[in-house]
Amino acid sequence: MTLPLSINPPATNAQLTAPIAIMGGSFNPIHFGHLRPALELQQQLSLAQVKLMPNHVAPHKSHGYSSTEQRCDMIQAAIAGVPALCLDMTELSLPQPNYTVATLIALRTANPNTPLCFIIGMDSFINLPKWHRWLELLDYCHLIVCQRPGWQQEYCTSLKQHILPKQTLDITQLHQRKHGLLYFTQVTQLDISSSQIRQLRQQQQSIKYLLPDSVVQYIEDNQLYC
Ligand SMILES: Nc1ncnc2c1ncn2[C@@H]1O[C@H](COP(=O)(O)OP(=O)(O)OP(=O)(O)O)[C@@H](O)[C@H]1O
Ligand SMILES: O=C(O)c1ccc[n+]([C@@H]2O[C@H](COP(=O)([O-])O)[C@@H](O)[C@H]2O)c1
Repeated sequence: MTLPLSINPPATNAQLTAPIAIMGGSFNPIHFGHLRPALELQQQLSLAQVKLMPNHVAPHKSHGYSSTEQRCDMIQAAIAGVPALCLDMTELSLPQPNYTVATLIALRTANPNTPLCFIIGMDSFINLPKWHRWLELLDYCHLIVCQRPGWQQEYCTSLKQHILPKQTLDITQLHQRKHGLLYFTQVTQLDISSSQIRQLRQQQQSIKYLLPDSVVQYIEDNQLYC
């Protein structure tokens, strides 16, 4: 009898479809610091699409800012006519409180043969060990880490021990495996944050050139963040 070379051979490129990437966030509001890295990554990594996935924001954190519907409206306004990016409501459809690991399990169930990439900024990556069941994240996705101005790579012992050894420099690996790798990217660094935009609005300062004009218009029309 001929035994198979491997009980669970790695899937080949031919069996897998192009990776789907997810950028999760509050997007309160969405800005160029989200959009430009998302678009650059879609192109650099030949991703099928980058899904901008708003999360549930606890009422005490969003009070006086914007509703879930308004955050989604702003994402849609920002990505109109850009097929590389889309709005994905998977996380909002899951019961609260929700954690990224549960979102990834739902996405993996819906996409059994597709590599999944979860995109996070360096600020989120540094805090990863505080996330719910963080050690399981790489069982469902690759982690793609974007540089973010003001956030340097500092690794706590648990990141060094558990996640850093999974680092790859090889983009093709992200297409050949469904999950399990860590990849650091070089993207245009834009020192923009949603909190800066909210603060400018509260101070009656202009927010132009920090986010798409369509979103600026939406914020003004709906009197958000002031
Ligand atoms: N300017 C940026 N450069 C790179 N990554 C970013 C940038 N802004 C946000 N991100 C990343 O996008 C994801 C979603 O971020 P989020 O929606 O919380 O925006 P934020 O600007 O950090 O918001 P806030 O200022 O309210 O905390 C996170 O992984 C975050 O690290
Ligand atoms: O799962 C967790 O414990 C967890 C903790 C903090 C943040 N996240 C996710 O990280 C993404 C960015 O979060 P934020 O707070 O920077 O908008 C977003 O998708 C969050 O749901 C997830």
